[in-house]
Amino acid sequence: DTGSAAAVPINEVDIAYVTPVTVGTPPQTLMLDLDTGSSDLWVFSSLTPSSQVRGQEIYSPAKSSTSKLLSGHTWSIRYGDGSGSRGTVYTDNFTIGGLEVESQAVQTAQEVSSSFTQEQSLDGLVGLGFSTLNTVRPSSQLTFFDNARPKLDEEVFTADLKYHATGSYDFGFIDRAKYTGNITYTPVQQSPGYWTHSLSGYAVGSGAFQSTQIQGISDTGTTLLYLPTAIVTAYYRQVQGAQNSQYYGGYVFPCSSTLPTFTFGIEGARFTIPASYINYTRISPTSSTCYGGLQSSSGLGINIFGDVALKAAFVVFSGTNPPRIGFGTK
Ligand SMILES: NCc1ccc(-c2ccco2)nc1
Repeated sequence: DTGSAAAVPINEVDIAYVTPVTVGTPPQTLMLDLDTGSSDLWVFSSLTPSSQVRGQEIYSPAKSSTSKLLSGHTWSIRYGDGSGSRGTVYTDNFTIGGLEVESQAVQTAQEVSSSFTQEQSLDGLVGLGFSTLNTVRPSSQLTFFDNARPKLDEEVFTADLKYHATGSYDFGFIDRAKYTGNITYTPVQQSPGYWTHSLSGYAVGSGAFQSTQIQGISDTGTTLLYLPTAIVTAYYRQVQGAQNSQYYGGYVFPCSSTLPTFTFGIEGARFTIPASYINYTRISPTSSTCYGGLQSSSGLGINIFGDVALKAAFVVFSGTNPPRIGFGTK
């Protein structure tokens, strides 16, 4: 089997991407954020206090003839951006892009943090990290990808995220029409559960490529690109008027600045992030100061290759044994 679904940016700066999924019988359609940086599938639900729901679609297990309570099971998750949620668990039929998993663990939120309440076009997350990260207790649950694996034509899913446009996620096949040339693969270290791999180096603008191993996680659920401070300062040294603002919590610069491109390496291959992707957003709607799409990872304890980087490539998440990740030019 295979599946293919849209990845729709939820606002005008691509803060996150959502994908239509269906849960239950008859199907209830929700828009979920497919997140390779976590491994919980959770949804706004009929169990979410109405004070915490603001425009989101909800899953109502009582309206599904195939829902089953996973008795005694709970979950609680906190993300790197400080957002979080917690609740109970049902199993039900779950499909993405025509690919169905029966009896998928669907984690129903009984509490969500304010930033999720405020994001009205995001109805929950589909974790596509390794199932070892799943927070359901007393027994942890499998991700959609792990459940779908046995029926997939190929043990892969791909991400084709786009700048200010709708892209796609495919399951079970690699669409040759979505990239040119070959996919370059590199090993993944699957413990503790992220898609952890290394970049082979980087270049700022037309500068020389610096060959240096940079370990981090490819995370479709993180908006920006977070790299070591030394690399980030070298980048913004090329930007007139750029500064690392304590007030805004990162590098800002005049929106009129000319930004250099940023190139990253995967083994011998090179992928260039256009300057426009790094001119991320105005710090407020009327401001002429802009916030960068490349920021320092020093506070995070890990480098994160988020959407700003991933949307510059066609990315293959390969669940083979051993797992690997591949990047193709598009
Ligand atoms: N990296 C996981 C993740 C995804 C989306 C969010 C989110 C969206 C709106 C508010 O918070 N938070 C964390």
